[in-house]
Amino acid sequence: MKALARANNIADLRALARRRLPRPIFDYIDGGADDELTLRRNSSAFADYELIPDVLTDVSNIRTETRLFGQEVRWPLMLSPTGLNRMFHPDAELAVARAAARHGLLYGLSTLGTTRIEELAKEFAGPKVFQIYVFKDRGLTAEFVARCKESGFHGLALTVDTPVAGNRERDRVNGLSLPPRLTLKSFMSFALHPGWSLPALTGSKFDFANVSHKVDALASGPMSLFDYIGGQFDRSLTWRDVEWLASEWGGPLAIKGVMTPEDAKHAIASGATGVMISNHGGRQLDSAPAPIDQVAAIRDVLGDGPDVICDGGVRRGADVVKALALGATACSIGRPYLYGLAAGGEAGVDRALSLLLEELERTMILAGINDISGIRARHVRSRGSRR
Ligand SMILES: Cc1cc2nc3c(=O)[nH]c(=O)nc-3n(C[C@H](O)[C@H](O)[C@H](O)COP(=O)(O)O)c2cc1C
Ligand SMILES: CCCCC(=O)C(=O)O
Repeated sequence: MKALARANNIADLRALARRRLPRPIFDYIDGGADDELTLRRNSSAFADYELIPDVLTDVSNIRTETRLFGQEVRWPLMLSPTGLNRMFHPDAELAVARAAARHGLLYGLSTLGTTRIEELAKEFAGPKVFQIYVFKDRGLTAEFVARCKESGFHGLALTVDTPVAGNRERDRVNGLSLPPRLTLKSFMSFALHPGWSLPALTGSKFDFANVSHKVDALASGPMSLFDYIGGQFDRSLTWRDVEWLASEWGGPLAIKGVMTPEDAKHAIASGATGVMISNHGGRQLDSAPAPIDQVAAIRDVLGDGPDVICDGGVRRGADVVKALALGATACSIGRPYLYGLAAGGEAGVDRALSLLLEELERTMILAGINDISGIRARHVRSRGSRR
């Protein structure tokens, strides 16, 4: 697609997604909680760090491989789990995973994805983790663990920042429901985007493929995400459950949504092998700090071993170099690849990933860093501490 080739950055892909999707769907991807303070801060916080380059270091060969969730990956960038991908493009999670495979990246499948664990594993041989939301029906969690083992998933990520859905006011205003339905209000928006609306409203069946055999809350008709989460998610979750999950699974496990050094220590003490520093892309607790600002303190208490993944606000390859210089093992992205998916399916995801990885490589070359493992704290400086 010509338009994809003309997209020069993630912001361009966002603009394409905005044009292609009906407003309620675009807003669901793009929006955050309450006043969207955290949503904006997640990205703007990166601008508070400067990159300090070395020169004359022979940057003719750049090594970007690293290990994540115990797996070899080509780049220190993973794809965060996101739900409901079929709502954005009929090729859904498989389109995303195929593009991730082409770039040698680690892929995260969500509990609320629209593709089954087994189907994803059949199509995607690369490194993959399954993200767990714990439902009140605890049998589902044990079942996820068994299915992931059987399907050869390499890791799990337990999301802990979503005891209730955040207050996404754009979704309330738009009357977003699952599945999306035609209402008087949404009619114009759907009618103006037939390329999206016809397949989505008539064609592919939409459901939470990994849970609907046990929880069929949507069977009686469309409902809001707020009501679904409120009715189904288990708010009584504690660190004891992390211990249980770690021993039941026995493999790499990250706690997603950790924001403080204390909780990061707790995660490792409870059996996790890593943390995803995340505020859910600004979609849950508004006013939570930006993940990038928590990286150094969390790495400091955890030492060298555990995976520390900086999740949220990454929109440029340079952001990844900053996070690694502060101590992260890798960064993770959600919206950047979803904008690509909405803009052009697998080719759109591919474009998003290519742009970010080219930027990352170019940044390394310009900063005189020829190996990911050679990124040091001295390569980054907080603007507040400029000497
Ligand atoms: C549309 C959308 C759906 C998401 N669904 C999930 C989900 O099902 N499970 C989860 O743990 N996080 C989910 N997230 C959060 C992402 O995993 C990730 O933390 C966030 O997108 C990172 O911020 P970024 O979008 O700025 O990269 C979702 C995010 C978006 C934008
Ligand atoms: C409220 C959580 C449901 C899916 C999700 O994780 C998201 O939309 O961010």
